[in-house]
Amino acid sequence: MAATTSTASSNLLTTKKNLSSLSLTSTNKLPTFPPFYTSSRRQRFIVLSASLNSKPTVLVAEKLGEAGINLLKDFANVDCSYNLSPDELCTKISLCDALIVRSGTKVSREVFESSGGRLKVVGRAGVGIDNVDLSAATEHGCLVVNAPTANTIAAAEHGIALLAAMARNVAQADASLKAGTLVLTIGFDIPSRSTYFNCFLINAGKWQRNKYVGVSLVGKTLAVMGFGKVGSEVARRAKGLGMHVIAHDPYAPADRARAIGVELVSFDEAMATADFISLHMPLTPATAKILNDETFAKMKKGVRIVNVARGGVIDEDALVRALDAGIVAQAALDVFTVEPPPQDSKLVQHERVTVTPHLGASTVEAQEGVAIEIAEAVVGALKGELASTAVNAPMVPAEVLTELKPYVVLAEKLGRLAVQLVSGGSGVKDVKVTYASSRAPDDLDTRVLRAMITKGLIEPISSVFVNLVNADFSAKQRGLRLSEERIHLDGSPESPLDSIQVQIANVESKFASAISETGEIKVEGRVKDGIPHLTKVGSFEVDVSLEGSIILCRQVDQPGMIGKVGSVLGEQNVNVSFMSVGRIAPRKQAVMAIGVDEQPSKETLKMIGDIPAIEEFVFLKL
Ligand SMILES: NC(=O)c1ccc[n+]([C@@H]2O[C@H](COP(=O)([O-])OP(=O)(O)OC[C@H]3O[C@@H](n4cnc5c(N)ncnc54)[C@H](O)[C@@H]3O)[C@@H](O)[C@H]2O)c1
Ligand SMILES: O=C(O)[C@H](O)COP(=O)(O)O
Repeated sequence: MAATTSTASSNLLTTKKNLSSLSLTSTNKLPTFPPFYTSSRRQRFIVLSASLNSKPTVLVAEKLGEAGINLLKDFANVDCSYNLSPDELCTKISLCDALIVRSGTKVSREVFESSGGRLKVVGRAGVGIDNVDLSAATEHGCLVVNAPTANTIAAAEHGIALLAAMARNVAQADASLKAGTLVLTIGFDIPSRSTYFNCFLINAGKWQRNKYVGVSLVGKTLAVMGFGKVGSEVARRAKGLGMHVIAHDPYAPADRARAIGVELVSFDEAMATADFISLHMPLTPATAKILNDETFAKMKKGVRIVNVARGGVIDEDALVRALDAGIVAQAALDVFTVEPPPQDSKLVQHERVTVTPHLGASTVEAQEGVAIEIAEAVVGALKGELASTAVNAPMVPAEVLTELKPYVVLAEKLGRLAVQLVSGGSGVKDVKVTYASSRAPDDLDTRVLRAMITKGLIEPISSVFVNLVNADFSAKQRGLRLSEERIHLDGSPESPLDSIQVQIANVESKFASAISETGEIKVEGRVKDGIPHLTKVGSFEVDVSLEGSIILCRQVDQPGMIGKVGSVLGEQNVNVSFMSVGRIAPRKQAVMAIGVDEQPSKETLKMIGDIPAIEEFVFLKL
């Protein structure tokens, strides 16, 4: 009996039936996926940690609070380089494991491409991640984390400051009172033959009490657009000012709004009834230019608008038109489509517009908080912890992850086993995963398990390293469809899962016995005493712990088979960790699963294949 060697995963297998077509040196092609993106990046699942023998390097590209810098320095080399041009950033990034930015730095696709795979985490020291190309980050397996809470109050307070300042013309009146014309004259005194200067203040600052009569806030209707963290804090404060507050947010729970006395309304109702509109939604394709000519036309004449969210949610040209047409009486803006806006921007220069240079998060307290929040998230991610503020990966609470830990290992190993059972050239496209559990569906988060099965399926046959960030993307790139099903079991929901089953449809197998009655490659596993076990291959029940590697043999069920295989392995100094035999019926066919600590040599495997009752066998690396 001869065996073939698989170069990519060092699989060895032999099939008695087509013995003549196999040779020890031939390369057994592994299953192929449709054309896919390859990468030389070496990233481990969840563990995004940098090389063990050197400190990681963190590039801080915008000013960050001292406390955050100090936290970073305890763990990493910190390079604070501000005001880098896009080219300079792309050059530097290949030397960095992490990058920290605020809203002023574009983290474009080029940045990820230039990193050569070294960049593992981007920390956004603030909320909005619209300056980070999230798709590119995900495709490159780079985690993006933000600091979503530390500047909420600062932004809400700035919103209220702008609301009140606008209503009472504070900025305009201040500028007017300070404004004056200074005239400087230079003369020459002939008798003394000396030059002299005179300075006159003509047209002194104006005391314009009638011009700057404002409007009151009390009793007015404020529409908060986006009832998230900042929006709800603005609402709370506006209620304190005696305003009638309504909110529009398609995703906000009504009871949270009700709890602070705010009514959730439709977009059109908010537009039609508000005296003041305050914007607090993120900039997304759905919210871009959400205030435009059409929506301004729906507003009450004389409406006043505050924007501390993102400039792009307003069509700025349309706002100028609405101001000029008197639909919008005033606007107060902290954010702009392009920052800084052009100097001749009609909007910025408009007399009835109050502007600040994106100061929402700029308080001493918020910046210290943001710096600490982002430094902790970045250090945690570099250490391999799951970030609770991950933007492009599932956020799994630490306690859930601890509970799922052995199942995470089981999931990856089942994926690895299943894909190694596929015959070369078969093309893996349809994978079905079945979770059997006594837990209610919403009490079992399978996202991490799915990512690990995907990792197990892809890594043995490609150079791509799959992690929690890029698992779904990597599967999609390869045309791999992974469907999930849950079987609800009666019983105690104490452990999260009873078993995980991985089936690959429409493929042939190197090990015919792995094909189930329904025609798919099927492997099933369970966690026993915290250790993942393989419990089913095709229709055969086995029980072998998933440690080391596995030899699967199909043989005629007869006495002495375990001894024969065991002694071959023993003679060749291969330590057997576990053996289990599953059979359909006595003296018929049986599948033997043998756990081995070392990889047997080709000769050893050939000797196993030469045992007369062995019909087929496969060596699988875990
Ligand atoms: N100016 C600043 O310095 C500053 C500071 C902090 C936050 N921000 C910005 O403020 C915005 C809100 O921040 P946050 O922390 O409250 O975010 P958040 O995610 O807590 O809240 C955003 C809310 O907007 C809602 N939303 C999404 N799409 C919507 C739509 N089409 N219509 C209405 N609502 C929609 C979401 O459901 C969510 O409740 C973000 O754009 C953020 O970048 C600016
Ligand atoms: O999204 C945010 O957190 C704010 O816009 C603050 O941005 P900044 O960090 O650039 O001040």
